[in-house]
Amino acid sequence: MVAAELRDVTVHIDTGRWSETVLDAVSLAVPEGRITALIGESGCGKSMAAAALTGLLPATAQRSGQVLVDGTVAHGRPELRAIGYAPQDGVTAFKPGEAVGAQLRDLEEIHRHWSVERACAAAGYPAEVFDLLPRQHSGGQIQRAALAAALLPSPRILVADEPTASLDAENAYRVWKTLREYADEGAAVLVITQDVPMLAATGVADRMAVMRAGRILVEDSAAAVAALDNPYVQGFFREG
Ligand SMILES: Nc1ncnc2c1ncn2[C@@H]1O[C@H](COP(=O)(O)OP(=O)(O)OP(=O)(O)O)[C@@H](O)[C@H]1O
Repeated sequence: MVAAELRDVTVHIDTGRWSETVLDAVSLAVPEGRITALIGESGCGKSMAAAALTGLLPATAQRSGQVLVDGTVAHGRPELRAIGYAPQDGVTAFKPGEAVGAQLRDLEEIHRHWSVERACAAAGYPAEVFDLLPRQHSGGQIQRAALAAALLPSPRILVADEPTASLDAENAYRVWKTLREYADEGAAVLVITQDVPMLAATGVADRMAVMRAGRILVEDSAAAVAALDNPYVQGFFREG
């Protein structure tokens, strides 16, 4: 069953100094028990698609089309708050002036689903840096902390924006394994990623959606996308 969905979503951003259509009639389904990988060139709108799905579009954005959760139209952030979200810049997942470990403990207390220990082990976030402020973390450490924070409430729908971008191969593998296990438990997982050769080699993603210039070019099983005779798509499957 499709847990979350963008249906014909167009997002136009007008900052006053410039304006741009960042999503152009995007339809994207995120089914239960599956990992859907969203791929595409830099700036094509992947993070905007995640923002539309989680109700976190910039204030300057105008959106048309629909966001659906379990087939019901959601009208904004309050209805989409239950979707777990690990942002591309992990620092933004935390308050700046408080140690990350303490903030994770607060989430554990509020939600009472996963323990901090379980979430940190799943994300590979090391306990040694618990007492540091968000900005005192390395890029890879705060990215893993943000994933731990997103997992703590045990959301049925999880959106992770480039969760392995700053990680070495071993930690990246651990994160992919965690996401696979999480989807196997029934969650609907959407992952924005550049790790396409790794996904192809391990078969960890079930589905892929490819974006270009604000549009979805193709959305299909990972195997079908990998087999597409399209130079833009094939470019993502080659080792950089
Ligand atoms: N807060 C914002 N306000 C206005 N425009 C934005 C904002 N964030 C992103 N954009 C614009 O929206 C477009 C899509 O950006 P987006 O971040 O979704 O790309 P992306 O595919 O995730 O790129 P990357 O792989 O580099 O992270 C870009 O043209 C970008 O300049």
